[in-house]
Amino acid sequence: MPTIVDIQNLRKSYAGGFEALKGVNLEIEQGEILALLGSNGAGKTTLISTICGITTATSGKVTVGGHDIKDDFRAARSMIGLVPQEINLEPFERVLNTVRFSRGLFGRPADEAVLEKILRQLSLWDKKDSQIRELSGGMKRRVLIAKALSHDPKVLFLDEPTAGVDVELRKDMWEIVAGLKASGVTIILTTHYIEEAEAIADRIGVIAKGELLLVEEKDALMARMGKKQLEVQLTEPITEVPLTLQSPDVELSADGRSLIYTYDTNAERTGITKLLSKVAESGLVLQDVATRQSSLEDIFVDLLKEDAA
Ligand SMILES: Nc1ncnc2c1ncn2[C@@H]1O[C@H](COP(=O)(O)OP(=O)(O)OP(=O)(O)O)[C@@H](O)[C@H]1O
Repeated sequence: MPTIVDIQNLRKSYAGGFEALKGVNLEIEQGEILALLGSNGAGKTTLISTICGITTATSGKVTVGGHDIKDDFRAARSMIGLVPQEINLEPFERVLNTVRFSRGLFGRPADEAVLEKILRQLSLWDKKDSQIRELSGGMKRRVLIAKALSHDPKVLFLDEPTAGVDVELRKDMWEIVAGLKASGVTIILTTHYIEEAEAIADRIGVIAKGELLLVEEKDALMARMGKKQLEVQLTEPITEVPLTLQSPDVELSADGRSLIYTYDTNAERTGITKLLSKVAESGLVLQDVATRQSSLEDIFVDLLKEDAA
């Protein structure tokens, strides 16, 4: 897929010298859903704000659809829709008017058919005459998305779209995002929620302290860094791992009742058969076995640990 947003060596220092972005390089592909994962203060909002022209970069270069965000700001910005983290809507305004007004701000000609299409896509059409204050929190978030889509952008940035939202609404939002992708919009979302990235992203970028630690296809990332563990539960506790079983991959649980074997999911041989026959040879009696796979959360925590080391 061609690149739609190209970010090269982007740096941002705030007044006072704090460096919030330390040379970020990122190519966002047309049509993908990219999740930027990072803790509080990692630099996610700064990155989005800089691309959208709300914050000025200290150095580096960003193009959107080939338009430089500095030299060709209007053209670049017209390709972008931004859904901010905070709900900043006029409480007494009506839904349709709010979205119509946003379209006008971008200098786009009035087009009621476009507005209707957007509101229907977000299941807001029956609320078009409601005042914003009459809407639930989830609906207000949808209005923010409708506003961001009002000028027909090709790239949509969603800054923490489900922060503080309950599980059901979060799943609604995931469906909306999938629908937007299907309609051809490229989506970049920031999130603290690992399960959100796991659920909807094509690629995942991890940001920590102003640096992009990695960007990778979600499936490849999980396969590359994912480990599997086999827990061999014993009928009788033991105090140490028998000599024939000793290896860096085998650990004894704290209660001495299980051997935990960590293996690579991608390896040609997992080593499980060998391990189980050694367990039997050692005279240990097996009660049960269980496997578990590391989640994106484990991968994320490991990455941040590596970065801090
Ligand atoms: N206007 C500003 N002036 C000075 N420092 C700022 C400003 N805006 C953000 N920062 C600092 O830059 C760093 C990155 O902030 P940013 O809001 O980009 O993080 P974030 O990853 O979006 O965090 P969160 O998940 O909490 O929204 C933080 O340390 C923050 O305090």
